[in-house]
Parts: sequence; structure tokens; C-alpha cells
Amino acid sequence: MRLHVADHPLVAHKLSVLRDASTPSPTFRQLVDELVTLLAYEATRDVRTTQVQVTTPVSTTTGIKLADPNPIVVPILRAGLGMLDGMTRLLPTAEVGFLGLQRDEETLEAITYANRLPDDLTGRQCFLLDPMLATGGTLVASIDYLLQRGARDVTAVCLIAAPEGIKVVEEFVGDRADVQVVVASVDERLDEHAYIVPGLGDAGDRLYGIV
Ligand SMILES: O=P(O)(O)OC[C@H]1O[C@H](OP(=O)(O)OP(=O)(O)O)[C@H](O)[C@@H]1O
Ligand SMILES: O=c1cc[nH]c(=O)[nH]1
Ligand SMILES: [Mg+2]
Repeated sequence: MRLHVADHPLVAHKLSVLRDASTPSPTFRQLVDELVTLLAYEATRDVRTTQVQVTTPVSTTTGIKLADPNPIVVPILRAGLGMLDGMTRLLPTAEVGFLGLQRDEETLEAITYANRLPDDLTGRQCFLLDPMLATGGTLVASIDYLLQRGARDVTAVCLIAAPEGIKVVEEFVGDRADVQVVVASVDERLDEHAYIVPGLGDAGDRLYGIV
């Protein structure tokens, strides 16, 4: 598994405002949208392309376009939904699948309540979206759904990750697939309730306000 931490002052600035407990939901949504666009730039560095001939007003030249089949973007509901528009703004021709998982706050097990993915993901580049990688249970389950359908090229775009969760994902992936995790920050640790410290609290609640 490859880990890429986006090292950019604009990312760090926006993330600092996002972390602030006094940042209201509308600003929080806007910042998540802006951050994912910045992270998407890094996350799509290896997106597959093919050559095309382009006729400019002056001459012809060789350009590139996204290779077929186009990538699939999969937000992990709820909180990942806040990252979808920012991602598809950069990848407008991507297809979109959906996974709904909720972490049981007692057992910390990720429970799946929605799964709308193509049956066959062989050869597809897949982008998973979820702002928080805490224990790693949710991301492992989500990567597993993609691998079961034949995907071998998976990039997870997260805002904040805990070192504990990164290790869990790394151990799960091993050498079964090419998995990349792109994050804005790797924080210090998990607290006794498996919340990321310093983190930003519950991303879903801060985006949508419904507990
Ligand atoms: O790494 P983990 O320990 O599995 O935790 C991370 C998950 O927790 C949050 O979702 P949550 O379960 O709160 O659902 P929500 O998006 O509906 O709020 C977050 O968006 C991740 O999906
Ligand atoms: O810190 C955390 C951990 C899990 N889920 C969140 O939304 N935040
Ligand atoms: Mg939540």
C-alpha cells in the first residue's frame, strides 16, 4: 500500500479551519469540497490515459484523454458524500458507485447498509472517498467489496487518517492489489472511543448535522 500525504500550505490552511469546532456546517461543507479537489489532483496522478489527435486553430498535435473504461468514484456514505462533487468536478466522466457503511460505536464494527457497485470492476481504476480513516474497519470493508468484484487498482482519498488505521489497511491489502491512500494529514492517534486525535470530530455529523 502506498501512502501519500498532501504537503501543501493551502491544504494545511483549509484543514485547520475544518478542525475548528466553531466552524459551522455550511463552511465545513465548502471546505471539504475545496480540500477534495486539491487532494484529487494528487490522487489522479496515475489515472490511465490514451493519446488523441487534437486539431488546434493553428495545427494538429497529440493530446491525451482518459482511457476507457473511465474510473469509478465511490463515496462511502454518509460523510464521503460530502467529497463527491469535488471529485467529479475533476473527473466528470467517471461513473459513481455507492457504499453505505456505519461504524457501530460500541463494537467499532463497520456495518454495511448500502452497496450499489457494478458487478465487474476488472481493470477499473477505483477511487474511494471518505474523510476519516480511524480504526480502518470501514476502509478495509470497502476495499474488500471492490477487490471481490475484480478491482486491483484502488485509491482512497481521505482527509484525516490515524496511524492505527493506516496500519490495519496496510496489513489487509498486503500484496493483493495496488492500493494508494491519499490524505491531507496523518494525525497523532485514536482516543478511547476510537475518534481521531486531534481530528475534527464526527465528519458525518459536522457535514449533515443528523446524529
Ligand atoms: O475507520 P473507522 O473506525 O471504521 O471509522 C471511520 C468511519 O467513521 C465515519 O463514518 P460513520 O460510521 O460515523 O458514518 P457516517 O458517515 O454516516 O457518519 C467515517 O466517515 C468513516 O466512514
Ligand atoms: O474521528 C473520527 C472517527 C471516526 N469517524 C469520524 O467521523 N471521526
Ligand atoms: Mg459519523
